[in-house]
Amino acid sequence: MKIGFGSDHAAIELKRCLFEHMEARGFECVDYGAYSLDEKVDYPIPGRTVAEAIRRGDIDKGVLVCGTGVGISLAANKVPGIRAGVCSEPFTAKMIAEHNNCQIVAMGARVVGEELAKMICDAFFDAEFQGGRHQRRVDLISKIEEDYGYSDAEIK
Ligand SMILES: O=C[C@H](O)[C@H](O)[C@H](O)COP(=O)(O)O
Repeated sequence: MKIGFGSDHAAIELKRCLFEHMEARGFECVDYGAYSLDEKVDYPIPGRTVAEAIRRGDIDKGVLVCGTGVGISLAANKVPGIRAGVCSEPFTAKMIAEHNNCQIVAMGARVVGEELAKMICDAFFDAEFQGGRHQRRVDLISKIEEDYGYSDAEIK
């Protein structure tokens, strides 16, 4: 399992913490930025970058963090085939993997502390999609992209 990490300026430290945590757990981890506390990075940029890396198959899953987790997940969810869910506790993190087949867990560095964020990460990456009735619902999400004609759009 290869995991990509992305953040804006508000969440660089949380990204680093989660990167180190998952690396220590034995996952292959890739940091897609932001890298410096001195630069402001607009959250759609890392959100899109990590989502497109998943769409291309460069990585399997992603962790995205910004101030709230919302902006960066909104950007990731615009990439066809990508499902990102914002979590502030482990139960939702487990469910977005088991029920929604999300490839990305998003969190807010201004919402959750480091220890809780690590628990959220663990809950997400320790869970597996359950398929069955959930597959039908995920397929209906994909159908929205198909009906609007962008499900097979090339990465620009
Ligand atoms: O959803 C957006 C995120 O929470 C951003 O991290 C936030 O809007 C950044 O705010 P600021 O530019 O005030 O650091």
